[in-house]
Amino acid sequence: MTELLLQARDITVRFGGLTAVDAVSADFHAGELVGIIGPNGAGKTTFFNAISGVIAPTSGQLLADGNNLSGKGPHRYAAAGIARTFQTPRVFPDMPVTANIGFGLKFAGRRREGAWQLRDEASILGLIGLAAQSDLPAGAITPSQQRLLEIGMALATRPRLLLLDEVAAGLTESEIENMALLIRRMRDELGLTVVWIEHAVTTLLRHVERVIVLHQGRKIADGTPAEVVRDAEVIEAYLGDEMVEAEGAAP
Ligand SMILES: Nc1ncnc2c1ncn2[C@@H]1O[C@H](COP(=O)(O)OP(=O)(O)OP(=O)(O)O)[C@@H](O)[C@H]1O
Repeated sequence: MTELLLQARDITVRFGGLTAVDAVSADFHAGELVGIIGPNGAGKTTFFNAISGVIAPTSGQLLADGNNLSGKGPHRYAAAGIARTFQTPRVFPDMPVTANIGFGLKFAGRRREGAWQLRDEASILGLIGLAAQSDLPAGAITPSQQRLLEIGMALATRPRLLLLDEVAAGLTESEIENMALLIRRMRDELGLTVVWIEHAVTTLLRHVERVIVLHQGRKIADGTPAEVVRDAEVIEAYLGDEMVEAEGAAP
């Protein structure tokens, strides 16, 4: 078994009377490419927020290298090598694209390890395909390029675990395919563990080797795409007609 990077144990998040994430446990190992799917409001983003330090879970533990990170500040998550993107990209619009990456590199601070492909602004811009836009203000590039830039900013912190929240939303078919290829490269060439939330289920199932399904805050399935699309509870709760199409696409 490969190295266990992050262990979520019974993560629960409540907002008043609403349980958005309900005792979700999941292990993430080095080099895994894992998808998270589920209907609107299933708790996907809230689970990400809880495992990236954006919010503190109501209860549960988050173990990285044996340390419990839950309730700790965001810098502790960064120090543990966890980076993420947001549904709405958070870039510095008035700063040049290259300076946005530079900000992430400074933030990496003492985390000097990491793939050589992430050594400086130019290498990261080349990897994400934004070399030609490097001097433009980040606010002047297209929304899909801003999604790539946000991934670049996350990569600049030299993470071991990258959490991607709907990075394909709003992209064209060919942009989605390119995004999926970039995600594969980040795992294959940089050795990152990638956890990817996406509504474009058929694309996601074609590229990940493991998928977690959330429904009403609960984890209802965790397995290979082929296993998950045949799971009776998943079909009932979520996939329905989409399953037939996805099943054809699953490895
Ligand atoms: N800050 C908040 N305050 C109160 N309720 C919230 C908050 N954030 C999320 N929720 C609620 O928690 C539930 C889970 O939301 P969440 O955004 O995590 O779902 P999701 O699976 O990511 O959905 P989507 O696919 O639409 O992005 C929803 O009912 C949502 O309305």
